[in-house]
Amino acid sequence: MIKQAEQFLEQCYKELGKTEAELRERTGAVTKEIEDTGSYTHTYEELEYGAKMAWRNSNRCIGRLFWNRLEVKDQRHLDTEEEVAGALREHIHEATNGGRIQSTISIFKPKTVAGGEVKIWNHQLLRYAGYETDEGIIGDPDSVALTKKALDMGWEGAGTPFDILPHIFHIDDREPVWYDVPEDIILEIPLRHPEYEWFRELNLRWYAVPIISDMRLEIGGVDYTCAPFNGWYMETEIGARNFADEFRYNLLPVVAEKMGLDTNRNSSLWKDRALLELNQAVLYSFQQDGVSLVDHHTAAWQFQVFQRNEHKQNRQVTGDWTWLNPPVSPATTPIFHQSFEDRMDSPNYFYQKCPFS
Ligand code: HEM
Ligand SMILES: N/C(=N/c1cccc(CO[C@@H]2CCNC2)c1)c1cccs1
Repeated sequence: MIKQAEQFLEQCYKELGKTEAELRERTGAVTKEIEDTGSYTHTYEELEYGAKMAWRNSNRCIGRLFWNRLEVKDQRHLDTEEEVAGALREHIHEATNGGRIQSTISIFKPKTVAGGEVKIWNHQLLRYAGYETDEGIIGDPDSVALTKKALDMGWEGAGTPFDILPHIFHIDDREPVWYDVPEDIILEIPLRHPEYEWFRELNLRWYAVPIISDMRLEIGGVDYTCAPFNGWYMETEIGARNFADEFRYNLLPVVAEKMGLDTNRNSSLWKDRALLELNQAVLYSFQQDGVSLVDHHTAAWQFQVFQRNEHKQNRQVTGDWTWLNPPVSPATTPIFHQSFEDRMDSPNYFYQKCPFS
């Protein structure tokens, strides 16, 4: 850990324009703390900048242009389930910001011998339940396992395709707890289409803010296993994946039928036409309701600006080409025509073992 801490402090203090003396003094203190206690405590400034560096290093993220504008909420002092549940609600409310979404991360106590580690079971703080029934799955198939856990713990879902799951988490090795998400902090957008009046009859909706709550933030050798973070959506995530994947809401056949397309022939490109109208509906609905969202062309252009900025700072932009390309019309973006080194630098966000199942 000492090596990782030294490397982080060196890069962080250099980028923050601190003196050699400040770096030497801090490195000495951190080394001593690690020798005495097995870990060390980041200053708020180190925590804030480390979380931003981790975003800047996220190879699969097309939205990295705004890496230096991240609201970092330091929740390392919270100890009880009630306090944690309150902080999760506060994150949702502050990040939503009435539709002008603010990129925010809440950082809870890291994994250390002192204990107090929080583990959130939800993939995202806002996500729909998935119910397995004899007639098939109602809601989000991706949520079936967690929904079963919630029902086993006493949660009662309304049984609609759009029931927001409760927050489920455990602290150290204590029993997991669940807390319903208050409706008044959940911003959702009902889907409609600029031309097709019938679209609203599909009764589709989606939540405004994607808040990833199951990844580990690593900064200088310290593991923040509970650090939920949000940005805003790129429309294709909802329109081309959540609603379009056969193993998610599988809506292409429904939309194509309503459009009167010939769904018996691949060569009619019915899937492609339905896909575009689904993404058009997402863009239109979010824009009508004044909720932050970016289209995949603008996002790709912003990523270009990010690359130019990083080049000016003599930093290499690493990336995962397979994820950086949007799932709709990828070759119409500059990303498709480039290649990227997929090296995982630290600080960064990592997957971690599923805490249930
Ligand atoms: C501000 C607007 C943002 C946009 C539009 C955006 C867009 C995206 C998109 C489209 C993906 C691919 C997701 C998928 O295909 O399922 C992604 C991945 C990712 N983003 Fe961003 N992002 C934003 C902000 C952020 C922030 C604030 C963070 C963290 C502080 C972040 C960290 C990541 C990470 C770690 C991944 C990879 C997730 C994985 O490997 O499963 N992004 N982003
Ligand atoms: N727009 C976003 N999209 C995502 C960013 C990271 C992850 C995900 C969802 O990843 C899932 C896991 C694998 N595919 C879907 C979506 C953001 C979420 C939080 C900050 S920005």
